[in-house]
Amino acid sequence: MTSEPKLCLSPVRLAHGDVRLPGSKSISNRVLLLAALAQGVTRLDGLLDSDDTRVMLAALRQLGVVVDDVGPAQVDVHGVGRFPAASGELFLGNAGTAFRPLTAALAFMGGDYRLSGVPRMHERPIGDLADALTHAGAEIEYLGNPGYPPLAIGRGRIRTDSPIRVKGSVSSQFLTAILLAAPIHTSQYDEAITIEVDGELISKPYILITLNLMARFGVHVQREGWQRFTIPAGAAYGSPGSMLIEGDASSASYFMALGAIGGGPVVVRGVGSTSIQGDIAFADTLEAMGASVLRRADAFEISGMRVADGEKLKAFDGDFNLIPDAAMTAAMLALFADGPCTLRNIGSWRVKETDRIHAMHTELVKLGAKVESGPDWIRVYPMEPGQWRAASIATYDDHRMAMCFSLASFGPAPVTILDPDCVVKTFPDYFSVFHSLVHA
Ligand SMILES: O=C(O)C1=C[C@@H](OP(=O)(O)O)[C@@H](O)[C@H](O)C1
Ligand SMILES: C=C(OP(=O)(O)O)C(=O)O
Repeated sequence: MTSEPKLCLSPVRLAHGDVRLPGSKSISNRVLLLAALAQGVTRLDGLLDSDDTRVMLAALRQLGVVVDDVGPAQVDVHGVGRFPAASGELFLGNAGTAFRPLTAALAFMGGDYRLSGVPRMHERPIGDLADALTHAGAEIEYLGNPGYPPLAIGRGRIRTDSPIRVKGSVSSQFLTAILLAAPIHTSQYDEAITIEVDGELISKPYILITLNLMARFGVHVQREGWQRFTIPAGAAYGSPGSMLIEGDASSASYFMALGAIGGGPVVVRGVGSTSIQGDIAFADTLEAMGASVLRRADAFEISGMRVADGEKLKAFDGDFNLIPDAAMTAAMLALFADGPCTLRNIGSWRVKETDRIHAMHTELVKLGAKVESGPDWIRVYPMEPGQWRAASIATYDDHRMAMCFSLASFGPAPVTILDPDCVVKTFPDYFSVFHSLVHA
């Protein structure tokens, strides 16, 4: 019998060093799709190589897009406009940034497609996106539970006589998906497409990533606040020739946090003040907690407390809706704060790789922490040295659970991360980079 893989982390005191980040997941998967839909060849540099991008690449190749591997983190995507394959069965793992945009793109094209993922993907809602597309004329059938993948996509025809209305309260990826797909229609018919957001929109900075990247591929979306988005008639994607993909700002948050609790300085390269990723706002959280942050165009340098020597960060109580991924890192920092820390408006945690409010609550308690949580919030109390217990942390096949809990090694007790390889979703080398920065 083989035992479950695990990684034992001994207590550490210091963190310093310099890291180059892997490419942004959010940008990598968007530009792979944009380059596939564009006229011309696009060279992508700095592409993330992880589970989420591998399923996107495999799907695009299955759909008939030629993608040449040119070098490390470098590909040439031969744009096709419309996918050559009129049918296909696509497996999209647990990648929201592949599943949602491809659902919309294939619904706009029409064909005979089946999309599935890992069991957890089949528990992650997609009903608001499927409803929006179906009302607009697409043909989408649920193959399992209504409102959830797997899906079959048929030969509907999108109508543009009225706006496409989409709800954005469960995931911003539904709006992103329709935005990215709309030029499939506008490039072919002399019709504009208007998308209206029905009710609340969460995770707004991810929409700005979408609009920014669409513009780089030649499609300029007109928008009225967060309510109405219009893709002009005739709008079509064209290759920008080449594109350098920024480092991943959510992945940066773990190392920036290390600088804040292990003295620092920690320099993260590949993402900085000019980034288009909302998660760079995590630097503001660190500053509010008392860390010092140096911002350069494409790097952050963080120095902070030595929490293992008893220094403390300042507690916070804030709304983390704009940075739902980096928010998990902030929740871990609460263990080293001078008072309880509350993260509010994070209901989307419930429908991500796992129910992250439940998972964070359960596993923080194993460390010895006092935690409170509700439908869309969590409060974590700081720990005194005597409170820490040696713990085995379950990671729920959630890369961010594994990466976050590595920060617990700044407590005085050993921490074991179960199934550490789940980091492969966005950051296969996470633990070797982590080890290069921390010292006893
Ligand atoms: O569009 C994107 O690239 C993402 C949007 C966010 O999801 P929600 O909009 O579902 O919060 C984020 O959590 C996810 O990791 C990536
Ligand atoms: C929520 C996440 O992923 P996805 O893109 O699959 O939604 C995440 O990476 O934290």
